[in-house]
Amino acid sequence: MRVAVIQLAYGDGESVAERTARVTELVRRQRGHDLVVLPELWPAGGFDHRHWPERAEPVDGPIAQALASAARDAGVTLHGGSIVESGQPQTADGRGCWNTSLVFSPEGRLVATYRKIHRFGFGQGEPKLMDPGADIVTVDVPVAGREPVRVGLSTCYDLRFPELYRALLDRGSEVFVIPAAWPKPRIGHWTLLGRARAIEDQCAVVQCNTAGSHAGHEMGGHSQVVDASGAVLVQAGPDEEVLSVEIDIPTIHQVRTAFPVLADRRL
Ligand SMILES: O=C(O)CCC(=O)C(=O)O
Repeated sequence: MRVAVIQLAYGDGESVAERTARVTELVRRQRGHDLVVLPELWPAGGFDHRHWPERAEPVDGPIAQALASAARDAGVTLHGGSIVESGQPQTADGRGCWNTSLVFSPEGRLVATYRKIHRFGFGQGEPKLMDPGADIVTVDVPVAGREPVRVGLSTCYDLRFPELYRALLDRGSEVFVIPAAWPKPRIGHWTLLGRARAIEDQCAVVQCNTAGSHAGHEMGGHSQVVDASGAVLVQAGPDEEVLSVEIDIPTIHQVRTAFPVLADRRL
């Protein structure tokens, strides 16, 4: 499976419209990949809490439509990162707002949505403004010349909760995709935990972080793709960068057969 990871850098001076035009152009340039991945909350700004309410939109809103058409033009499965989703609150005290990842097929159809389960911010930002997701989501990504690859979805802070990845593994995931707006001061956790999830679940891991500085926070970059034995196949630096890498899917299953640790689980 050929994967492109678009590690975007953005600052406060770029409007959502300008950023969307730039991002969709970058996606269109990734023709030939099976899967293209964007970072968490790139349209609204990962830490730009102040602007989230006015930038919230439904999963068929203008950002989704722009991403759908870019996926179709490039002929790729597009993990469009996440948006601030607005919708009907699902509980009496619900906010009707989620951090929602969108996945589009190469035909431009919305084939999966994932609402971030673990909200980051310790009482500010996400826990204050957003509702948590409740569903574990996988999506089957078509790959030329072989059966589809099962991809498990999660977002940023979710990376710190290994039980989510076990649940994704138990639903057949072969690859985990993790868009993020992970800050620079804890970037060592980001790279290490990505490798940890790969090793403990024997899955390949695709991590797409944000770069640049916005809303007073410096993002850490260092997007990476890790194989199912924990080796880093490719890693970005601190700035905007597009990674392109081949994940060998049969190798994932060879790793599981050669070192069958998952068969020794005792719960
Ligand atoms: O867990 C962390 O250190 C960062 C998480 C984060 O920034 C997020 O989930 O948006």
